[in-house]
Order: sequence, then structure tokens, then C-alpha cells
Amino acid sequence: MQRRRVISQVSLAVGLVGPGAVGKALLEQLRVAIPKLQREGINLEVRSILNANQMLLAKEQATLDLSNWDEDLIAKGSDASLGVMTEHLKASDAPHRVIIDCTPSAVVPRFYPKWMEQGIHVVTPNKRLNSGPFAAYSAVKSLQASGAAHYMYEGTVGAGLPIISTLKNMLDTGDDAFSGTLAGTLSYIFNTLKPSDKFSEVVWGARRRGYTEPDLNEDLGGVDSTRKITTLARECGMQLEMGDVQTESLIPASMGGPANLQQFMAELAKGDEDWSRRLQEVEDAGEVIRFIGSYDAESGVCQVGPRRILRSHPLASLTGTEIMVSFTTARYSSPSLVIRGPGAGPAVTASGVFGDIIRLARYLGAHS
Ligand SMILES: NC(=O)C1=CN([C@@H]2O[C@H](COP(=O)(O)OP(=O)(O)OC[C@H]3O[C@@H](n4cnc5c(N)ncnc54)[C@H](OP(=O)(O)O)[C@@H]3O)[C@@H](O)[C@H]2O)C=CC1
Ligand SMILES: N[C@@H](CC=O)C(=O)O
Repeated sequence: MQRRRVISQVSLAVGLVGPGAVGKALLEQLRVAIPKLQREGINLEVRSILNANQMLLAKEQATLDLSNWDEDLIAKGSDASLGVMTEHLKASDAPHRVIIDCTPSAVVPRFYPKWMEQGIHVVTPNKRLNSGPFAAYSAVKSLQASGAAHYMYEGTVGAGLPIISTLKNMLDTGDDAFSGTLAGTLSYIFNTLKPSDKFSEVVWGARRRGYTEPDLNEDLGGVDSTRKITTLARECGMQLEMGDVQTESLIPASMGGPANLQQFMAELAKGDEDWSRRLQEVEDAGEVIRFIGSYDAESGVCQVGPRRILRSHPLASLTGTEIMVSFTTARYSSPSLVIRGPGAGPAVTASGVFGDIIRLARYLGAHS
């Protein structure tokens, strides 16, 4: 095939906030892909990396060395400041700027409006803005609609799976998404757990593999699933707050308030026998448990919680981190549109974020 000559280049200065499990995987994916993207007319110039304490800023108009950024961050980093990082990014001679928020923080999203007002695009897998107070969410969506800057968040629901983009396509082309279910958040845990297993050990396995939220309360309390359902329902035009979702937690009330990880795991282990009994009873009835979230735009009812389903149900066949999202719409009514695949983990989430960055470069003029 004849190679197309690159006649236009799109250069984007990139600032990454949160080089944790997902951020680190993204930096590695960028390191590998940048030379190929350059040949295709997309120049991604990583100019800053910032964690909760430190930041690494590129000198002059150079870009950071992505093969050694973690050592450089320790050896050459300065105190973290989102304000300083923003000014540094603005000083770049690249015509476009994007900040990637890979933190679980509620503080970082407060900067999105400021960034977007200055023409800085935002890409994120952080669910806080889309599921936080409606007024803050709505302010960012209004800025996006005004053309100030792009705001992209595919990674917030289902990691790298094309859930947000599919829903947007359906709505943009005039379909009517009136209900949806999202099954398998906490997927790894319920897809893996057998009556003979210890619940707390399976939870720990999910943690070790990077599938959980940094704060386990978010997963087991059903908060993370509630964030995703809130995001999808808002995408469909519902004006709801997280509190409007009927959420069933897996954390026993007896566990009390926030604890450190060790205490949390020790408390959780006290419920292992109860879980084994419950699972045995479910298995004996020919059923399994899946953690399911659903929204219904017609009735406005949004629910999240563990549900017993028959072993013959499609959701019962999920394995590992697989999730399944089904949309029932005017066009996709019988059968519904179903998206199924791994819905958690650093590499797949990073690829969802990376996909948004490339889509952004194309919105800004790069060839498709
Ligand atoms: N893991 C997954 O499968 C998925 C994750 N996500 C989302 O991706 C995001 C990142 O998750 P993950 O990588 O697992 O989390 P990690 O805990 O591994 O990493 C979090 C990173 O954010 C940094 N950070 C935290 N607070 C701040 C702050 N206020 N300012 C600057 N940096 C901060 C941390 O810095 P430090 O190390 O210094 O504390 C760390 O670098 C989360 O929003 C999560 O919900 C979405 C879909 C799937
Ligand atoms: N902890 C989350 C990971 C991605 O959002 C989940 O289990 O779904």
C-alpha cells in the first residue's frame, strides 16, 4: 500500500497528573507509540508529570525522557504544584495542550474549568467530576459545548471498553437510550469467588492485580459502580446526583468508618465464613451472584447492588475482569446492544485514555 505523505502535523503538549498504576501504564504506552504517531502527524510532547508530592517539568521546549521518568521524578523533581505545572504547560510552543488526570482525587477535577477556560483540553479516567455534584459537572459540560476545550473520559466507565463513545454515537445519531445495565463492576471478585474461597483473599487478589480503586471502600461500598451508573445516566440526559442511585454496599455496617488498609482487610476477613455460606446457598439453588448496576431513563430509577442470577444467564458466564454492559434503546431493543470484555486493570484503562488522546489529536486536525 502506498504511504500517505504527512502534510499536516498536530503537536500537543501533554501534562500527566497521577503516574500511579494507570498513569504509569499510559506513560509506557506513550513511550512505545510516540515515534509511530509522529510519522502519522501526531506529536505528543510529554512536558510534565506530577504526583501527590512531586513534579517533573521538562527543560525549555524539550520533552521528558519516558524511559527514565520515574527515577528523574525522584532525583530531579520539585514540590508538586498544579498551578506551576499549568503555567509550564502554557509556556510550551506546541499549539495545543492537554492535561491527563489519572488520579482518583476529587481535588484535581476542580481545576478542569480553569484549564478549559485557558484552552487546555482534559482527558481522564477519573470518575469524580462526572459523578460529583451536578452543578460542577454541568459547568464543565457547558465549557465543552462552548468550544473552549475538549473534555474526554472514555476510561471512566469500563476502563478501555468503548462504552461512553458507543453511547454518545447512539444519542448523537438520534437513538434513545432508555435503559442500561452494567454488570461486573467488582467483576473480578464475583467472577472468581467460589464457596470454598475466602472472600477477603479474593478481594486482596483484585487489589494486587490493580483492578480495585485506590480506596477499597469505593469498590466494596458500591460507590465506584454508583459513579459509573451516574455517569451513564447523566450522559443520557438525566439530572441526577449519586445519592439518587439506590446503592447496596458489600461492607457490613459493623465495620464502621474509614480504616487503614490493614485494618480494613482484617475486618473484612471476619465476614469470610458468612460469604462462604451465602455463596454455597446460591450455588445450591443453581445461581451465581453478580454486582449489577442499572438505570432506566423513563422511570428515573438507578440501582446498584449484588444480585442473584441463574447460572444460565449471560452474566453468569463472565470470567476474570470481564464486564458486560447492555443498552436497550429505540434502535437496539430486541436484542439489546451488548459490550463485553475486561473492564478493569491498568493497561486496558490506560489504552482507553490513550484512545481519547488520539481522538483529541484528530479533532484538532490530525489525519484520521
Ligand atoms: N485501575 C483501574 O482498573 C481503573 C482505574 N480508573 C481510574 O483511574 C484513576 C487512577 O487509578 P489508579 O492508577 O489505579 O490509582 P493509583 O492509586 O495507582 O494512582 C493514583 C495516582 O494519583 C496520584 N495522586 C493522588 N492524589 C493526587 C493529587 N491530589 N494530586 C496529584 N496526584 C495525585 C498518586 O500520587 P502518589 O503516588 O504520590 O500518591 C498516584 O500517582 C482513578 O481515578 C481510577 O478510578 C478507571 C478505570 C479502571
Ligand atoms: N475498580 C473498578 C476499576 C475500574 O473502574 C472496577 O472494579 O470496576
